[in-house]
Amino acid sequence: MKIFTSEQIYAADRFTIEKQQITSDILMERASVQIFEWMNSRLQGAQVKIHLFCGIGNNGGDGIALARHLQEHGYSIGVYVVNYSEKRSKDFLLNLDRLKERKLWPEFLDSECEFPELGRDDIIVDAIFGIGLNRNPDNWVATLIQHINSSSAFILSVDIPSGLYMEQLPSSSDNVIRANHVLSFQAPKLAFFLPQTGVYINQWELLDIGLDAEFLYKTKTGYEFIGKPEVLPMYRPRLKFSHKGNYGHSLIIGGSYGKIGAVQLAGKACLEIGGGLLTALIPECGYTTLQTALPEAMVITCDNDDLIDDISYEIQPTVIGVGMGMGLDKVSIKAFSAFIEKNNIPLVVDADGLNIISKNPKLLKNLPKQTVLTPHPKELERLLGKWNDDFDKLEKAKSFSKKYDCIIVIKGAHTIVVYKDVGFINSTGNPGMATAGSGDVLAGMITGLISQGYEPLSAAIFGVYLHGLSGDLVVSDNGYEAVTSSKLVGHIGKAFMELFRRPEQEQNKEIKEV
Ligand SMILES: NC(=O)C1=CN([C@@H]2O[C@H](COP(=O)(O)OP(=O)(O)OC[C@H]3O[C@@H](n4cnc5c(N)ncnc54)[C@H](O)[C@@H]3O)[C@@H](O)[C@H]2O)[C@@H](O)CC1
Ligand SMILES: Nc1ncnc2c1ncn2[C@@H]1O[C@H](COP(=O)(O)OP(=O)(O)O)[C@@H](O)[C@H]1O
Ligand SMILES: [K+]
Repeated sequence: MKIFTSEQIYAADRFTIEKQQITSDILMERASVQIFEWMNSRLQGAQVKIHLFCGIGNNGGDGIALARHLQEHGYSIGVYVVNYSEKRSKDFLLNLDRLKERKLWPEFLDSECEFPELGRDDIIVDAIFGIGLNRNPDNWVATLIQHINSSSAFILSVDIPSGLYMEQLPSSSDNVIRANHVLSFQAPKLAFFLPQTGVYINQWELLDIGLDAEFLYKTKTGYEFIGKPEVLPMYRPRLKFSHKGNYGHSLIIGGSYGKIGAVQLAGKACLEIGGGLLTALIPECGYTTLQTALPEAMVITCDNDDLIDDISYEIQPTVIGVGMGMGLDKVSIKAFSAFIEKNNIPLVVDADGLNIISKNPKLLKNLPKQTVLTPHPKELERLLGKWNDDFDKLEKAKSFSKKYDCIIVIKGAHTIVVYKDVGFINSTGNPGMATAGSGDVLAGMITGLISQGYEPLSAAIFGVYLHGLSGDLVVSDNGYEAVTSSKLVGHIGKAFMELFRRPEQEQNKEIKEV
């Protein structure tokens, strides 16, 4: 699913209005009817107090139109116009008149007013600012926002929490509504997914207001949200007459004394995701352990007992995953650098591999095209340098990806796979996955997908999705705290099955039809 900028959304509005031969207030009406239906289906007429805070632009207009629907259905409402500017939008005014025709007079709030009292069991509709926010709210509006935030009432934001910009950070957290739920029109907004701005949103949901599908489809965007519909077409089914050679030979290079487990996790994940053959290149000390823990793997060792000190092998791997648990001893740095200089096999670089590259950036030009780099936030900072904020981080990652033709997997909640001009934002995963070794598992999974013939970009996007889905499945059996990396690996198979599971309703329908 595409993620649009505010300019693209305004363009889609204009195009839709023209093509469907409608007036702009029809879109506002669709928006408000959708929100009303969402609320009504949950509230079922309950007489809970609903406070609607409406700005004077189109976001406010949505709120005012919603107030009309709520009133017509007998809900108990209080409507407040947050009068932050004289420049009221046409459709806001139109809907304000419609409200007045029904003898409903909103209360106009300004810097002089006392704010309404808000009960903890009330519902607040936040329609103060939408995607049009272009400067910080005035102090009194910020005070109102804090008043709303401190109410403990349930806050439902229209389109985007008020005070949250589409493409920059708010100057202060006091300026932003903390939404329990956001009903966003047509497509999610980038700010929902970034660590610095996603914190203002508990949950979000999309409402379809009928913007022109073809226009949206054809519009190129800088970000995409990756869910099941996006990854399903990437899946490469296994063929009946295939043999293990069809699924490639992965080489995992890493480990050091006390960190052989990283290679074990990556190797196991590589096989569980369907890789054909696996060889692990590790220091001597891990030989018996790895052969015992992972009998499916072939193991070759360096001469050094404790460290990777030489990367040479006689096999012909399809793909190499390197860096997990390798450490930063100078012998390993030397061996890794020499390896990068001569290697031309597709590569996934993780952990200490990334740290070595950050310290020796000249190695970057030796990476094969579309090498997958899997940094966590600290490793990313070492690679890109400091960034100003999350938006800047993404721009820097895109420039880096273009400069070196590499794929960057920015790990975290909503991992983002960046390749050149596009960031692919993952939808699966949970905080239980913030656990030792979970990144090793991911690197192994991506390696195992490339080994089977997935293009590196698809392997990164699909691998991240399946990794998160495995995590979600672990949570449903164990809760967040008990997620471990071994369990993640153990759920990769179930994640594949979940991918193809049809909703129960659909299955029942078929049974009835038979
Ligand atoms: N295609 C869509 O998604 C549709 C969007 N609609 C709504 O329209 C909203 C966008 O409406 P607008 O463009 O009118 O913008 P907003 O309602 O977000 O803001 C209103 C206006 O206030 C001004 N402003 C911005 N920041 C300010 C500040 N800090 N202090 C004072 N004034 C400020 C701006 O000039 C802005 O146009 C969307 O978020 C959505 O709720 C719907 O009405 C219908 C269709
Ligand atoms: N809060 C979170 N929500 C979702 N996924 C997370 C969260 N925290 C971490 N993860 C995932 O867990 C993995 C952690 O990787 P990393 O930090 O490299 O772990 P390690 O070094 O222990 O292997 C990443 O794939 C990341 O996306
Ligand atoms: K809003």
